Amino acid sequence: METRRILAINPGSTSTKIAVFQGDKSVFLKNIKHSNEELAQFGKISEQFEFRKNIIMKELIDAEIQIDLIEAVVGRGGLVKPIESGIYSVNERLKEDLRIGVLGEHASNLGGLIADNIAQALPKAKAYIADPVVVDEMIDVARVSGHPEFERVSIFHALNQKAIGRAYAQSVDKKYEDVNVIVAHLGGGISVGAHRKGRVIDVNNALDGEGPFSPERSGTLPAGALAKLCFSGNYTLEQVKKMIKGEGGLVAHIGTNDAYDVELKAKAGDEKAKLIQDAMSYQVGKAIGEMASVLKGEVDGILLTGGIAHNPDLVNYIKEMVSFIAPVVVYPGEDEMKALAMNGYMVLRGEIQPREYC
Ligand SMILES: Nc1ncnc2c1ncn2[C@@H]1O[C@H](COP(=O)(O)OP(=O)(O)O)[C@@H](O)[C@H]1O
Ligand SMILES: CCCC(=O)OP(=O)(O)O
Repeated sequence: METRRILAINPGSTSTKIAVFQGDKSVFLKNIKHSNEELAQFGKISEQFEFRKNIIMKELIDAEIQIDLIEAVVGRGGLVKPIESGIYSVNERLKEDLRIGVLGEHASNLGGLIADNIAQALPKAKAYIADPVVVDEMIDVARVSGHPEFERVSIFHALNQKAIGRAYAQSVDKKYEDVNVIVAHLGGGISVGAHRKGRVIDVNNALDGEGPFSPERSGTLPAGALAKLCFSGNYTLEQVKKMIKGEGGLVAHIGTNDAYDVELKAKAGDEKAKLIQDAMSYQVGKAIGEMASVLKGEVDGILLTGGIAHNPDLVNYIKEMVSFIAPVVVYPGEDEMKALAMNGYMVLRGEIQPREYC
């Protein structure tokens, strides 16, 4: 039996998730939700470091977890330079790029930094990140936007999309590298990726104004109207950036980043909540259709995952739109905590060498 313990840390836009694994079993699992009001007190993401770290430490202490037994701390990785899928040691260069947020600001920038900070205080633990949000496997043609000033970049829920892709492949007795799937991760951000034989060849930038709108992001906006708004003199750059990320999507329309709250309102007969929930579902369905053409119609399965995949009304709306393409399989929640821990065990067992970020 595996006796070594691994701590997995996953800061998301609407939550901080923590898990302690012993082998493939989680001996502790906690999902702490953060409302938009709670996070509004912080300017930059880096300012949330102490807040999120203190929450994690308090939860571990309250649960009487013997943290000195932990041998690896694996954090969800953030917006560093585009890199290959895999597990990376948290080295000085990685920490520097997580602090800067080379490709922007997102809570996952804190994953590696908090992992490192906690590991440093433990007798035998090392810190890693696995499949960060900047995993980049896009094909060249997908990188080209309609203007050379703007190159498309791969920023998405790489960790969970790949974990769910592998889980689906296993369920049909195939290897992830042998199937074509479309994965829609429906969380604080929404990403829809085309996985061709184990590589995500196209995906919307879930962070920065591409794809479906989400609980706290605008997704694609009409470019001309956006340019006009920017130069109206009524908004600062910071305000416009917040409209796109943090205060877009459900927050802008309904005033909450809690999709469950919107689901309850829609169920109770609130017509606006229903329209906005339907519009979010509609945009996801449309994005799945796009990715089906990226895969030239050769789609083994459409996989819906993330917290919002718990919502049956939203799932049914999407199913009605896309079931003609391929079977739809729903994986509510995410497999990120296990994916982080299993990557850690592969390193501890010497099955893989952690990559060096440079
Ligand atoms: N049981 C549920 N039913 C409907 N929505 C849910 C449920 N559980 C979580 N959600 C919604 O999922 C979203 C968060 O998804 P999650 O994948 O945890 O995101 P993140 O990691 O980005 O914080 C929130 O808007 C939350 O309200
Ligand atoms: C940065 C892309 C991944 C993402 O949007 O994650 P959350 O849904 O956790 O914010």
